[in-house]
Amino acid sequence: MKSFILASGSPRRKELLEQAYFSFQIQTSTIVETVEEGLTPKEVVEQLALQKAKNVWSQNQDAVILGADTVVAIDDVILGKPHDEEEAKAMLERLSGRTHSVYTGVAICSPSGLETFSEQTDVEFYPLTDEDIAMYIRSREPFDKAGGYGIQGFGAFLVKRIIGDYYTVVGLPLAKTIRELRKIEIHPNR
Ligand SMILES: Cc1cn([C@H]2C[C@H](O)[C@@H](COP(=O)(O)OP(=O)(O)OP(=O)(O)O)O2)c(=O)[nH]c1=O
Repeated sequence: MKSFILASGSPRRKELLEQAYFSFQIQTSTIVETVEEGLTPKEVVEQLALQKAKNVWSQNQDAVILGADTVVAIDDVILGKPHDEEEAKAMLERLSGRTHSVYTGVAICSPSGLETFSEQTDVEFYPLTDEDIAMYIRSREPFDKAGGYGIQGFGAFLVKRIIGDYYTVVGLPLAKTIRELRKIEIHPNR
């Protein structure tokens, strides 16, 4: 059986692959996340996912490696993870009462080749009061998440509706990922 490695330190991605009954190991990539200027969000997440997968693949060339990257896009601006409270507040204020897009790119390196894809999910936020934002920042939830929120946690209270795969927002488009893995004979363990 081919060994399957998740090239991600994201606890969400680990939980999602476990939820789908895959057996895998984790090896976090050591790349510094940088991309050139002027790329679309789709290009950014696909490039970063590929960099992460290739980095781990260079040490495990017989294995199947999955890397992923998630960003939030609004007003032609790409939002990664906020570095401090001020940045988290600015992100949440920008997202308040409006619809933004979440992009997750996935790259799968395997002995049979390389597959890269991405999915987009649109998320509409309720209008947020200053108290909503202050309370959410106090929860510390924004800090390790693109756009400064987590739909799967307390951040659920921010979200009015979504269009697209919910799991794209959480960090791994599960339906498409399972379908791609199936093509290279990586199957759930049940
Ligand atoms: C929008 C949103 C993002 N996120 C998370 C998913 C990702 O973990 C994170 C975006 O950061 P990424 O850089 O995509 O991933 P990561 O640094 O957590 O892990 P690695 O690079 O090792 O794979 O934001 C949520 O958990 N919920 C959400 O609702």
